[in-house]
This record gives sequence, structure tokens and C-alpha cells, in this order.
Amino acid sequence: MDHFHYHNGELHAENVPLARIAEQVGTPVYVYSRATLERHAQVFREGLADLPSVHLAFAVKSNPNVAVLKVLKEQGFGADVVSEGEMRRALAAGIPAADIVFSGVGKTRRELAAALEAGIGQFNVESEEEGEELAALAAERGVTAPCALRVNPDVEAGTHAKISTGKAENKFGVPYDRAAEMFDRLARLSGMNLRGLAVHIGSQLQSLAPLEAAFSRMGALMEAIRAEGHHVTHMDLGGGVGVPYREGEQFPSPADYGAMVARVCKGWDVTLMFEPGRVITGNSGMLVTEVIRVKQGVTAPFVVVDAAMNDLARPAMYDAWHDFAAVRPTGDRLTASVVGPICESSDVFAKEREIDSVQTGDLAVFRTAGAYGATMANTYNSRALVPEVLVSGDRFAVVADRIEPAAILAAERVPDWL
Ligand SMILES: Cc1ncc(COP(=O)(O)O)c(C=O)c1O
Ligand SMILES: N[C@@H](CCCC[NH3+])C(=O)O
Repeated sequence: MDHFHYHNGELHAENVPLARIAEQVGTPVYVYSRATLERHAQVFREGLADLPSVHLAFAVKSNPNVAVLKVLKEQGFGADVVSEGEMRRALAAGIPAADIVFSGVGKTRRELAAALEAGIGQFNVESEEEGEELAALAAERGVTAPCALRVNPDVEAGTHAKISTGKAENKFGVPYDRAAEMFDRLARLSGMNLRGLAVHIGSQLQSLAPLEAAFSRMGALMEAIRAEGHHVTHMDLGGGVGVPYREGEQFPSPADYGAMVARVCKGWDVTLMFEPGRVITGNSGMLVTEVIRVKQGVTAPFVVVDAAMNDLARPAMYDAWHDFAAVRPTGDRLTASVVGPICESSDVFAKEREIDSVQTGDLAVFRTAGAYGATMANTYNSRALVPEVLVSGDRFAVVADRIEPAAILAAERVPDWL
């Protein structure tokens, strides 16, 4: 069931017409559906139902809005965080510290200390240097840090190079061939409770084969580490399951993913941990925009909208596709480029694409914008920071305000010596 649907000729999020949100909040605006978030959380969990012991940690980076985190917390999700800021958000949403996993190659001393003090459930350590620093900080505090060693399995994920993380040349994790000896050294440090392994090979994966290859390699590594007498009780399999952005694209379902995991990880006797992001949030959000004007072009017209690459960076950064659709479609079609107002030629959402015909003042949406959308927004060209709205049934609420350029200007100072 799609909670974004046309009713009486206009696009709704659940029972709320997007036009009503646009009228009250203005555009551009991100709109999320609570029912879709809940459904995706449930479908993902159901996909893993055959596994004996599972911990779900939502990848906060995909959508860190605290209201979204609260919805997922109520679905029993913990959090995968990559900064103190994300950790504070997860805690603010009521996610227990014990359900938080901290990933990332560049955790600072301050962040490690803050996470130890908060009592988070697991640190995914990405280097021997980080492990030593963390163990020392924990020992100073008279505590032990629950840790997994993130391993780089040197597997080609088959996704966009900029979001691929599991090849040897990527900065993530420790080299596969050195992981067992590193585990042995780190496990001996006081302050360290090295209890598991972690892997994450990339995002927006369209095929399960690279994940399967990575997980099998992790299984072999786990056996080697156990053979040395270490306990491995946790295996964090990361996130990465992709979602369709355009009609007709085929992606593995959470059930397919769960069946693959059950087959590959059979008999592992660990708590399996997962860090899904996009598969939960991607299709639960849209970016609503208004057409500023339609400008004649040489090869095709330009539909200039009031959203731009600062609001939704994915097309400019990864040549990503987001479907564009009118909120009140007339049935007519038009071949045009959809562009934002920013002074960069990369500020293009759709290049000479057949789209719903739109005119000045019409509302339209970019679909599948719930993951890596608002969270990657910025204020380039002194634009406002885009607001976010959560819909639930007949209700909606602004869950992040539009931050106006004037508020940002007010935070700047001109020194009196200038
Ligand atoms: C360590 C880690 N875990 C989880 C994720 C979430 O990935 P996705 O949104 O593709 O599920 C990412 C991002 O790719 C990540 O770097
Ligand atoms: N920002 C990327 C995903 C990065 C995943 C982070 N590990 C995207 O929009 O597709």
C-alpha cells in the first residue's frame, strides 16, 4: 500500500493533500509518511524473522530527524550513529544508549569519551589506533568498551563509486588479511570488550551477491578468530539494501535479503546486527516544490523549481534519479529539464526527461527523497535550510523548521577591527 497516492486528482501523503502542507509551510518542503516508515520497519523485521537473535540499528545518517527516529524507536529499532551529534539525536528520540552502535573512521577523542559516558551498546572500531585509544579512555574511566572490529572484506559492491565502502582502497574498516591478528591484540587490552565483527560494503546495492560474498568472508574470519580462543558473540552486517528510484527497477526485497542472510549465517551462534537506512526511509519521503517558471531552452524547456541541489544533493552528487511528478497532474506530458535556481550547472534534477506537464505556480514532487535528502541539505547561495513535515493519518506537523537566511546571517559576526 502506497501511503503517497492520488485522490480526487491530487497527490496526498496519507490523508493529507500535499497542497495543504505547501500552503501552510511553504515550499520547498520535505514530507514524510509515518505509516510508510512503520511499514518499512515492519517489513524489514519480518524479512529477518527466521534468524534467532537480531538487533536492528537504524542508520541515522539516512534521516536523522528526531521525529523520524522516534517513530523507528517505537518499532523497536536502535540506532547506528557516526557522530556525537547523531548519538545525541538518537538519545533525544528516546533510543536507549544500550541500543546504539557507533560507526565511523574518524571518531574523535571527545566523541569516544562522550559515547563511553553515555554507555552506548557497541563501538564499531575501524582501526587498531582507534581501538587502542578507546581502550585507554575506557580503562581511565574504570569501564570496558563493548566493541566490534569493522573489517574491509575487499568486495566490489556494484554501486556508485562514491557510496562504495568495502574495497581494499576504501578508508573503511581494517584490512581483511590483518583482521585476525589485530583482533587478537586489541582483545587483550584492558578497557576493551572485543566481542564481535562488523562489515558494511556500500549503499544502494541492487544485488545480493556482493553482500553474500562479504558475509561468507566474515564467517570464515569469525571461525579463524574463534579458533584462536576468542569469543565472537556479535556480527554486525551493516546496511546497504537498495531501493527502486524509478519505475521498473528490480531490487531484492527484505525477505530475499533475510533468506540470504539465514542461508549464509546458518549456525553462526551470534547476535546478528543490521544497520538499514535507505530501505526504511527512502520511499517514506518526498520533496515538495513549486514551479517558479518555465523557461524556453534551445533543445528543451527548463522547468525552474524552487528546490535546488542544496535541498536535495543526490542528483548533483551521484547523478541520482528522482522521479518528478505533478501534485495535480493534468494528464498532459512535456519533455523538459527540471532545474533549481542555484548558480551551478550541476543544479539539474532531470535532464530532458518526459514529465508531467507543469506551469508557473504548480506544485510538484521529487519522489524517494526520505533518505539522504534533508540530512544532506545546506544553505549554498544563502538559501533557507529546507523544513520537514511528518504526516500521520489526517494530521501533519512541522518536525524541522525552515531556517531562513536571516537567521543564519544573524549568527555571523563582523569583527570591530574590520
Ligand atoms: C556503517 C554504515 N552502516 C549503515 C549504512 C546505511 O546504509 P543504507 O542507507 O544504504 O542502508 C551506511 C551507509 O552506507 C554505513 O556507512
Ligand atoms: N549519501 C549517499 C549514501 C551514503 C551512504 C553513507 N554510508 C546517497 O545519497 O545515496
